[in-house]
This record gives sequence, structure tokens and C-alpha cells, in this order.
Amino acid sequence: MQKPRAWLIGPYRAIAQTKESDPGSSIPPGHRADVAALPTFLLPSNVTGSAHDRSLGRALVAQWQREGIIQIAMTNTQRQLWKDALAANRAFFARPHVEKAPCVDPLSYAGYIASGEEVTAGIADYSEIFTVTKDLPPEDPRVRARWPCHGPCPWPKGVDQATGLTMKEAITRYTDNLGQQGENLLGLIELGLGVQPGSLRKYTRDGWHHTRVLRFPARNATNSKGKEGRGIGSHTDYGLLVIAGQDDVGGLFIRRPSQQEQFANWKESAAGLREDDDGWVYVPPVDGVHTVILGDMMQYVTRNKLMATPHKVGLNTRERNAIAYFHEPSFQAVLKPFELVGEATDNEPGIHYGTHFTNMFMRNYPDRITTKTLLAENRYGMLQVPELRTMDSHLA
Ligand SMILES: O=C(O)CCC(=O)C(=O)O
Ligand SMILES: [Fe+2]
Repeated sequence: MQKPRAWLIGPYRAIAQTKESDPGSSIPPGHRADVAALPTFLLPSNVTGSAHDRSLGRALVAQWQREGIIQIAMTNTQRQLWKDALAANRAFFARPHVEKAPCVDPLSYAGYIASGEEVTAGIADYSEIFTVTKDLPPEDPRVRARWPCHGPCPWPKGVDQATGLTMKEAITRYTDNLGQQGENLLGLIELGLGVQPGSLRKYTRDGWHHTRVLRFPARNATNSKGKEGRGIGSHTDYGLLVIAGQDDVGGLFIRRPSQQEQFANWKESAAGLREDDDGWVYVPPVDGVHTVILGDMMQYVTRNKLMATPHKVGLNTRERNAIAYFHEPSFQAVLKPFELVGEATDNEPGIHYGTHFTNMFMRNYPDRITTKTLLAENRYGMLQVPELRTMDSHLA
């Protein structure tokens, strides 16, 4: 019998036995899908490049290439931070509409998105969201210069009774911790792919990390603005990594990487991709773990060695809460595929992450005040300005 390796807690089924005998039993009604049986990886608290790190990095890369998703154990600290963040999530969405609706900002895309407001592939989603982007005060030079998407986060006021924390405190503490883990994951991926240390991490200095605090109504409790049973339509996320936690309800589906399914979301929208086709894999909730999927920029820099993970969310019989943390390049970063970096014949213009981000948010929120202000003030063109395309900009 093979000895289990130190970084692997065990196949999902083994640790699930005591909790739930059938992990597929929570699958939202009306969906046909395989049920993922994911091992849970234990990550080191820092990455040194040791033999253990290299072997773990290779195992993570292999798992993403096979399954499109990995599952990692929460540390004890993260369990507490997650508990508080989930409480803040529930407390915010339980507020009356009149308290949530004003949480918008004309400059940043941070803040409240009502159920039926987000559009994926032209169809309204039922997700109700609070987005957190880099929280920049009005006096920040980038906000004063009116860089697209740069501005404050319109946090709700007040302390949550259950935790004694404001939403800002609970969510920021949780995601700051995930930011450290995001860097470790990038370090492990560099080792796993055998590229120069720092090949990914050089892009994340002052990274444009952001977070989606999510609530999905039960399928029989929607406002009828979207597609029946759909929480979020099929899509890929934009940057490098998405580290996500979910409660015990269930709703997330992903697609495994496949030779037959080629896409590049930065060139042509992958939203709506195979939404109603076969081949989806249900990701059952597991207590005490985060899952990690990959974004467009990871696919681009690795030249499809690590593909962005298509995913969607279905509505279940109960309301569901989740939090997705996006570990991203700097807004100003221009990313290049690994092999081209430093080559004299490098004609590849690369991808400016800030432009990709802005394109995606304008597409998802065509009617939001932020999109209207950006267009009315003709600020889209600023994305071409050299200062917004260098990580050494003196304004950043
Ligand atoms: O609800 C989830 O588990 C994932 C949400 C998601 O895909 C997103 O916020 O982009
Ligand atoms: Fe997503």
C-alpha cells in the first residue's frame, strides 16, 4: 500500500465519510454533473524552494491540469477569519434594500450589485454581490488622476452584532490572509512548472486583488429577473488565482481542462461557454477548506499549460453564501507569456491587466454608474497611457 504523502490529507471520500455519505446529494436540482472527489492539500506557511515545495508544486500543477481545481485545508486562523467573514456576508445581505443600494461608487466597481443586476453572456444572474476592490481614498494620486476603476470601496456602516466587527474589518482581515496564501500558491506554481522563481510573483506587487462577497437566493425565492435556476452563468475569471470558500449548501460547477475546449477570454468572451452542455463537475461543499481555480492571466502567461477554469453557479433549494478572493496582477502590469520574456525578438505586445479588468467589468455592468461615468468622462483611452502600463509608475 502506498504511503500517503505529507501534503495530502486524503481523498475527499475518505474525509467525507464522517460528515456526509453522499457528497453529490447537495447538487442543485436540474443539474447533471460528475461529482468532484478532491484530495485536500496542506500548504506550507512559506515557500522556500525546498524539495518538498517542488514536489508539492508539481502535484498542484498536475491536479489543476487534470481537474481544473484544487482543494486546500484552512489553517486554524483561517477557520476563524472565514467564520467572521461568512457572518459579515450574511449580515450584510440581510439588511433592507435601502441600506444596501447606496453602497455604490461612481469611480470604482466596488460595492453592491443587486440580484438581477450582473450580466453574464447577455443574461442576468441571480447572484447578489458585494465587490471589494482596492480601497483607495479620494486623495490617492491615482484616484485624483481619475484612473479607470480606481476609487473607494463604499463599505456599509455599522458593527455586526454577531462578530463585533464591521464588514470592512471582517472581510479585509480574511482576504489579507488569503493574499499571503495567494503569493505562496504562485511560488509553488513557479516551482511546479519549473520556471524562474518570481516569474508570476513579479506581477503581483501592489496586486489588483479583489473579492466578491456572494449570496445566492434559493431557487424558489428569486425576483424573476434572470434565468431560472441560474446563480451565475458560465464564465472564466480574469486574473491569476481565485481562492474561494462556500457554506454547506452547494452550487458551484467547473469544467475540467480539455483539448476539445479551447478558448481565450481576453480575445473573445468565454462567458456562456458550454453552459447547458454535458461535462460539468459539481464541487461539493467541504467543511474547513478553500478551493482554488485559475484565471485568464494564468492561462495566458503559461501558454495554456494551466487553463483558466470555466465555472458557473446553480441555485439550490436553500440560500447559499460564498466568498471568492481574486489574487491578481497589478492593474498596471503588462503580462507576457513565459517563453517570450527577455527574448530580443519579442514582438508580443502582452496583455495589460488593467485593460482586461476594465473590459470585463464594463461588459458585466453596462448600466452601472461606474461604467456610465467612465464613458461620459472619456477615460477608457487612459488605459493606453504609458504611466498606467508600467509597474514603476510614480503614482502607484
Ligand atoms: O459562488 C461561487 O462559488 C463562485 C462565484 C464566482 O464564480 C464568481 O464570483 O466569479
Ligand atoms: Fe467566477
